[in-house]
Amino acid sequence: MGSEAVKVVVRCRPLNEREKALGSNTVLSVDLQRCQCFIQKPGAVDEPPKQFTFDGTYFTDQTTEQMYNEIAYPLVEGVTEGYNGTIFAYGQTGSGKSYTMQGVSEPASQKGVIPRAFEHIFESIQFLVRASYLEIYNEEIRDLLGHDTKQKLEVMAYSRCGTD
Ligand SMILES: Nc1ncnc2c1ncn2[C@@H]1O[C@H](COP(=O)(O)OP(=O)(O)OP(=O)(O)O)[C@@H](O)[C@H]1O
Repeated sequence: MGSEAVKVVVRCRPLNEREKALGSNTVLSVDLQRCQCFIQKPGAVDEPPKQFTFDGTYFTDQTTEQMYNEIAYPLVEGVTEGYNGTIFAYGQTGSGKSYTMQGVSEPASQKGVIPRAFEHIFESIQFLVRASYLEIYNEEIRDLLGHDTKQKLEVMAYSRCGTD
């Protein structure tokens, strides 16, 4: 993986029960070595698949543990050394953002990025940590650690001028 400040990786989730019951086919394939994804248009066997290249690719059998070790671990290590870092999950509804970020407790290999990052940070530091957990959905912001996670937050602009 390169040394760019921003890295984009893609994770493909397996078909869910509903999709299987509908007889859906997987149209996406992945070249893990070249970090490429191929999307085949259903029914258009003569058309070449659309091809996309990322900094990392994770297919249905890859675990969050593997993603964490390859992507998040170096970033969180940087945080413990005083650098800022952001992990941003982006995707349509039901694509697997929460599964990757929050995860499930069983199997342990699918524990999410957030609990892994907390364990990682608290193993290596001894000072006060301030954290926030926000959802941006349809241009509305919600505080997922607040008492009412449905309440929309106001976006405030702040500006200040003066001589002090
Ligand atoms: N890598 C995966 N392996 C197995 N199941 C997965 C995987 N990713 C997601 N799923 C399953 O797919 C479903 C949708 O995932 P999830 O809730 O994480 O989507 P989401 O992107 O957070 O959706 P929303 O934007 O609606 O909150 C869940 O049932 C989840 O368990």
